[in-house]
Amino acid sequence: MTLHNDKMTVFIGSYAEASASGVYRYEFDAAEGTLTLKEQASGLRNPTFLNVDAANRRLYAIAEGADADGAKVGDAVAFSIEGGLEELNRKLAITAPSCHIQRDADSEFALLCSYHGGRISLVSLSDNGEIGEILDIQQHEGSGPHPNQKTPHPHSTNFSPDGKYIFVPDLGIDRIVAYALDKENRKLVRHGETVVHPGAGPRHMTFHPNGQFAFVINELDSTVIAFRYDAEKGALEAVQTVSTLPEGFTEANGTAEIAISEDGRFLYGSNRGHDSLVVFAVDAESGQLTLVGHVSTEGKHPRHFALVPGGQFAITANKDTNNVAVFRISESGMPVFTGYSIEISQPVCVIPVQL
Ligand SMILES: O=C1O[C@H](COP(=O)(O)O)[C@@H](O)[C@H](O)[C@H]1O
Repeated sequence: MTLHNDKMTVFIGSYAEASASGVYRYEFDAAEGTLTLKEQASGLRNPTFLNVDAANRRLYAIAEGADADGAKVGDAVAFSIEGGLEELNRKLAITAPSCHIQRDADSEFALLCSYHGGRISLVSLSDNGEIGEILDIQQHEGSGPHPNQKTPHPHSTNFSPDGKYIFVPDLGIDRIVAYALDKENRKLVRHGETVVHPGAGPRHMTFHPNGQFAFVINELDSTVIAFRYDAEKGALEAVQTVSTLPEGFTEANGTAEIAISEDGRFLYGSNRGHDSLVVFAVDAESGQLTLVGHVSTEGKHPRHFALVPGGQFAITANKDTNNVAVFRISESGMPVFTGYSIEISQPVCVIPVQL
């Protein structure tokens, strides 16, 4: 990707009380690798995941709301980002607190995942970017052998490169459940599922830019599974499973985010416990991963990180040390800490965009 200028925007979501700032807009100077706070929004409880629309005009955030009986639910909040951060509307979007939001390529629909409710929800988005009505809710069923797998925990929704299928890693049931988006009838149609090894806890996912492979990070046993992706069938076939931890590391760890470089050469995952990014080289012919190394995230509990468009920087969100750190990506694919880190309360989502 070619950058048109050095100034980019980085949105940050966090765990926060509604009375405090929870969503932040920073300017990222891609020449210096520095972040300057431009704006912050309060009024959202725990906006822990954010998503920007295809035209870079809207920001969507999840937030914890309450229904008429006071039970916790998942609200979705739409902001215009054409000028500053201006809230457009907010609505109940899933009938349990949510952990992830993703819009489709045309920004007509948003999908929310509820870790705690074990379900996903399809919501309409209007032409002016507002959150519309709940169109469909799909409840997952099942459990797994790990203590954190007593119920289903879908953790993210991921569109296939052609936008036809949505893959939902469910941490609670060791399955990646696939849906087709039926745009005409505005609902989700169950398409199939991929079973992973017991106790893995699949969480987040990314596709290789060549569209032939997908990679899933497993929170509970700190592994990544590389899959060959059959776009015709909308099916995944495992080709390799690798650890995200260095040999000999035996302390508690839970992985979180996974991302692939724009050129598809390197795959990155975050380790909460080892507090590192793991880096793998990716073979574009076979999808096989080879460990390149680990680098400290410069803080504790990296629940999220992002590769900055343009391929030169990575930014980590370290929840337990309340900081966001900037790394320059070297030729070998390894992120190198720039020495630049800023303080933010419980950051858990970083979204860099070229507005
Ligand atoms: O990463 C994780 O996410 C889930 C869901 O987050 P929440 O903010 O909706 O609670 C969390 O409960 C789990 O402990 C954690 O590992």
